[in-house]
Amino acid sequence: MSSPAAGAVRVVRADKGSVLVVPEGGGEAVRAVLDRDGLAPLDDGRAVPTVGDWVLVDEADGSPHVRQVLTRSSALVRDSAGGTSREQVLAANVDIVLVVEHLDPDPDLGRVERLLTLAWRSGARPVVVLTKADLVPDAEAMTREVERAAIAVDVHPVSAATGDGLDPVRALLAPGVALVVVGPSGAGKSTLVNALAGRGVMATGDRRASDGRGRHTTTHRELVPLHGGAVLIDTPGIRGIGVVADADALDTTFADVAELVALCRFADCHHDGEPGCAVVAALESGDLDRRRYESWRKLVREAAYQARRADSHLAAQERARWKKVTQEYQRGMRGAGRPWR
Ligand SMILES: Nc1nc2c(ncn2[C@@H]2O[C@H](COP(=O)(O)OP(=O)(O)OP(=O)(O)O)[C@@H](O)[C@H]2O)c(=O)[nH]1
Ligand SMILES: [Zn+2]
Repeated sequence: MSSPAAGAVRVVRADKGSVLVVPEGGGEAVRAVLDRDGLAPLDDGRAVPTVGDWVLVDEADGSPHVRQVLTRSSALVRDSAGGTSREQVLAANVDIVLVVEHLDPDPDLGRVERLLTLAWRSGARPVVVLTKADLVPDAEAMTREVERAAIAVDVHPVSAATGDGLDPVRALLAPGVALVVVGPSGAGKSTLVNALAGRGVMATGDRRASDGRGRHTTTHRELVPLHGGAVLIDTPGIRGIGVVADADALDTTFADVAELVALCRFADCHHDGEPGCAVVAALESGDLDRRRYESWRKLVREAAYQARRADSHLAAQERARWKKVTQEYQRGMRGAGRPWR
């Protein structure tokens, strides 16, 4: 995505208290500081600027300062496991989430569904890439199976070893497009990106094993230009991101199941033996496979749990806020009473 406003610069790296920004189309990176609280204005609140953000910077006091974060077109979030309800935004303004899964060993369809949900929730477009096609006898049949679990999503079998299948993936990397790559360790994410970029952008398993020093690109979040004008947003947090389920995103990932749910006789059907349950009927007829159903159930439970947890955090924050307001009010009353004492 190109800059949403004149003069906006893009965050290529986010650190505590400051960010590294570059102008659209490249140029020298400049470090810009944040307000003292580490935040900057975003829409009607304040936020931690993250990799991929477009920001306005001014130099009113001599050094570059982030004045505004521009409205995000998409945001990849991770639920913070800690004691706050604030979700951590790992990357902003991502156009494409490449969900990378290996064909050998067998692809894990549940994991693909999980990562698709994450992608749909972000607002970016998911694309599935199935790696190591050279290692299996029938990549086409396996691809069709994954396609059934990836409704409305393009699925590309590729081999970085032979170069087969890379062209349609390369075609996604139009100038200005920002992508992130997610998938399990060893799926071939780095190998894929390097094959697409035409150079060693990410250290692969092979290189890690040989130099033993680990991957240099994973120590911080950064936005890396690729061959052809696209940019890769690479952050260690994104590669192994935990799931962030969300009811709407689940309805998109599991559009087939959502359609069935809408047909159940009872609006609050638990698909648990109630009469007129379209989900159970589809399971019995074989229209819905058991694996996909279980995968959906699991993610729905996680989404409900996350929503409840976020609610309880919000409630706690609200109580704390009211306590403060009440204390201030009482202090104010004491102050107001003073002249008469
Ligand atoms: N045969 C074959 N091997 C591949 C292919 N893609 C990746 N590999 C190999 O799979 C191994 C893992 O690849 P990486 O690119 O390091 O995997 P990764 O997903 O980046 O792994 P992490 O960095 O641990 O997240 C390496 O030994 C690659 O050479 C492929 O298309 N075909
Ligand atoms: Zn039902």
